[in-house]
Amino acid sequence: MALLSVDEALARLLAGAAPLGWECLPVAQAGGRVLSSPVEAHHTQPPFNASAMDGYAIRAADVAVIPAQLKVIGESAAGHRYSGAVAAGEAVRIFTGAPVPQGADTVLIQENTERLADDTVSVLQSVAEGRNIRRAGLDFTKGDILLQPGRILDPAALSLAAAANNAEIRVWRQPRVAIITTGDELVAPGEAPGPDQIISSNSLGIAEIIRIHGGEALDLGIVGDHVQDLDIAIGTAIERGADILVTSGGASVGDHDLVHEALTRRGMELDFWKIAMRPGKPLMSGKLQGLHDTSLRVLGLPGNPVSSLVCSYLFLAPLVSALAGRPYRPDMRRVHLGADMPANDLRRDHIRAEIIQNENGDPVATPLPLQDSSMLSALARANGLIIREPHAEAARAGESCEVFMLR
Ligand SMILES: Nc1nc2c(c(=O)[nH]1)N[C@H]1C(S)=C(S)[C@@H](COP(=O)(O)OP(=O)(O)OC[C@H]3O[C@@H](n4cnc5c(N)ncnc54)[C@H](O)[C@@H]3O)O[C@H]1N2
Ligand code: MOO
Repeated sequence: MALLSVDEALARLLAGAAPLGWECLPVAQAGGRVLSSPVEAHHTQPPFNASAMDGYAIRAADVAVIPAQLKVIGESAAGHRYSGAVAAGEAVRIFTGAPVPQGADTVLIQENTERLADDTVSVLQSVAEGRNIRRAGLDFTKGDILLQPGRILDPAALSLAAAANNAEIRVWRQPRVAIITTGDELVAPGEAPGPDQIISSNSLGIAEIIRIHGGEALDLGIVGDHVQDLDIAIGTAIERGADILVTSGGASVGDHDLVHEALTRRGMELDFWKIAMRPGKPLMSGKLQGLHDTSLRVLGLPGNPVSSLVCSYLFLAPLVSALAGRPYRPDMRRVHLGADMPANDLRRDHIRAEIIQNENGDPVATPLPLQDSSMLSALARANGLIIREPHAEAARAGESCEVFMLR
């Protein structure tokens, strides 16, 4: 049977993947989340004509001829307005952010004045009418729509929502992604591995990809190669309300690769298993019944560390993004090949590469010398993956190629 292509597998995985529902969060907890509704201004900013400088609120006509002396009749500070009005020949001492008193049309900066006495200021320079005043509503007006749904609450968006007096914000719920790591050979980082054991690393990188793309990772730990234990862990993922279940390892055809069996016993509806991709051929996708009859998407990742992360970049990241309501824009670029490449076989290849600028400033992608799917050192060194389509012809250094940037 022909293996499913990467594009077809991705299209099937993302079919029907939509935001999971909204929740209301205090603005202080909404950073990094995605708006599900527009953000409206509940407040006009600034709410009054405000001074942009420290100086004197005056009438510009009074200082058309300089030097001019004005009578200082009071003070307006931020949070404490001067409640009277400025008449001809008068000034009010004013500070940045303070309301401009009635009658004044201009703020003169204090550097262009000399205070002669408590009640007298000498003006050394004329100023155009209206200078240094921020008109009411300069930034936004009550009722304005300030941010659209789908916007990630980045620092500026978050401060803007707060400035417009939105104490609570409606955001898409974060998809909850349970991760089950399988393998008798695995121990957690920090534990002492037995003679035949290694340190389990996959769930760390997978969880980070989940977080970066707006999901909440729920690491359910390491499970040995026993269907019973896997079944218990799958049950935990369901009970804890996971929207996606990611398994790592045990996806291949060995006698101890039991993930498919455990999921099938739980009633998984398998969509695909094995795709035309390297690394990542044994990728599995299906659906289980989740908590309260919801759908629990299952992504079975291969155990080889590079395979599990490359599959997470290519499949899990867009899936989490879709459920989180976040735009997903992989950084794909066309660059020059830095080495000759042999013809490819039937699996789309994702070759770990360093992409750097050559002396002409052109980006060049050079494959790392070792491509084994166990080698995290090579994946961490790579800043991109050269994509080689199935059956691609041999290519020469200098030809153009497509890369998926990793960082
Ligand atoms: N006869 C065949 N053998 C294999 C095939 C095949 O088609 N026919 N496919 C190979 C490919 S490709 C891959 S990828 C692997 C995937 O197999 P599994 O998903 O069953 O992965 P495991 O056997 O559990 O582990 C593979 C490898 O990775 C290490 N590992 C697993 N989990 C972790 C972890 N959390 N942290 C660090 N390292 C991990 C594990 O110790 C193994 O060395 O199958 C090939 N075989
Ligand atoms: O397709 Mo496997 O993921 O290479 O090692």
